[in-house]
Amino acid sequence: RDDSLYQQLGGTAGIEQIVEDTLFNSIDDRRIRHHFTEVDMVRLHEKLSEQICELAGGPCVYTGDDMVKSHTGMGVTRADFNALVEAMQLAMDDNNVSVTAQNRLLALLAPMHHEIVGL
Ligand code: HEM
Repeated sequence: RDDSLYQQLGGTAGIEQIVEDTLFNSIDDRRIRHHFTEVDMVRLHEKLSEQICELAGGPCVYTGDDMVKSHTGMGVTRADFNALVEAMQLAMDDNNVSVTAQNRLLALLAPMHHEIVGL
């Protein structure tokens, strides 16, 4: 398995910190904070961390719900999706992830917009 992206993100601890910062940035962002009220943020942190770890080639198994089920009824727009990507980029900057590695992760996440936006 190629775990180079997992390593570039700082392994499991690095990914957990990036996800935590992404969620705080999202709650700080007036454009998207409304989506996160009344959400179990501990579970979201755990599931999103697992998912990113697995996608990045790390030794994790995603145990959450599928993306369509998780986002149905939320009315996430393309703009919301882009705002979350910005929140994640800020988090990766703050955690000293190289732009190359940032782009590798975002390229893995971008195709998922079909399963998240407009449901
Ligand atoms: C590539 C983009 C995204 C990924 C990889 C992603 C991933 C996930 C994951 C793994 C979960 C947890 C599923 C579970 O609990 O089993 C989740 C839930 C959630 N996502 Fe996303 N998501 C993305 C985009 C977004 C966007 C753009 C928003 C809104 C701005 C959003 C809002 C939420 C909320 C509010 C939940 C919690 C649902 C609940 O527990 O009721 N997500 N997402």
